[in-house]
Amino acid sequence: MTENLLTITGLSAVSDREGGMPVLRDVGLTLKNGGVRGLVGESGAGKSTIAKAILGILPRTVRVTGGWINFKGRDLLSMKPPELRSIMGSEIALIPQDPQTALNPARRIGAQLADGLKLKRGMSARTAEAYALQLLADVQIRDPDRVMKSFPHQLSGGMRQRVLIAAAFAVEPELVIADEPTTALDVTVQKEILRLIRHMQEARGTGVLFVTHDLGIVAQICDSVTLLYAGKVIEEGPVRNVLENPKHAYTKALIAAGPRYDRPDAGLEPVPEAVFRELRQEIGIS
Ligand SMILES: Nc1ncnc2c1ncn2[C@@H]1O[C@H](COP(=O)(O)OP(=O)(O)OP(=O)(O)O)[C@@H](O)[C@H]1O
Repeated sequence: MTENLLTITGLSAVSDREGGMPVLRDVGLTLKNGGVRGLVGESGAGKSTIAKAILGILPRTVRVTGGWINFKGRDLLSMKPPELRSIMGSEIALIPQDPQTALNPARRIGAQLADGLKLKRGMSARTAEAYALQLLADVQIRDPDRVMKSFPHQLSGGMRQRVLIAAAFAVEPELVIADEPTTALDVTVQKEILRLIRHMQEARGTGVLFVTHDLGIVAQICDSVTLLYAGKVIEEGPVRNVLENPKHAYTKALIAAGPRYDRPDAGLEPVPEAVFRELRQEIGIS
């Protein structure tokens, strides 16, 4: 029997900042042990809200009004803060969007990696340092000794993202949430980073929830996908099925619009207004 690592059921939430407007509408999704699921949608679709709900970092202005987030048989939404803190950063880790701001500018890379290992895996300073060096080699950093001693500003964006990938996998999590981890990078580096995440998760059997705007990225790295619009799941399934045989008119239009459908300057077919009209009618929004 393949157990799901993560099962979200009937997750609903409203935004108090937007007058109580629903931001998640009865969302369900599953992630298999060792699977990679893409969470796709345009800006405002609710991707980050789902990621934050899993990580227990929803802003006060977003209220969950129903549902469950079952991680390894336990509901994260009903856990007490100390229990959540013990899971976050150890069983569940985050690869953040912006490598620029996610690292402490005043501390050397080696020290930052070692901090996590000492705190979350109880390693001694010496062991943590040796392990950090190994991790940098694992994320294919060629001169790990130099990088250990570097400050973040001395590294390129791609290198900083490799360091953050190392930090996320360092704690040997079962679930990694990757929040648009390649948005800030150019296309060639983006490809390398995607390959690296795939390599790290495959080697360790880690489940990954991959938040992105980009169906092209989904095709490269994910094995299943959930497409959201206005907080509602529009289509989901194995990537191949969804991309090669989309059922919903919105999914078809997105595929026709090209990999970066959210960028009108990408030059391909924009999603026709009629598709949005039907979609909004279906969801019951004006
Ligand atoms: N801090 C907040 N307080 C209240 N509502 C919020 C907050 N952050 C986001 N929202 C609302 O929640 C909805 C979903 O936003 P969310 O950030 O989850 O979308 P997203 O798909 O991640 O978009 P993006 O790709 O731009 O990050 C939006 O309507 C947004 O206005």
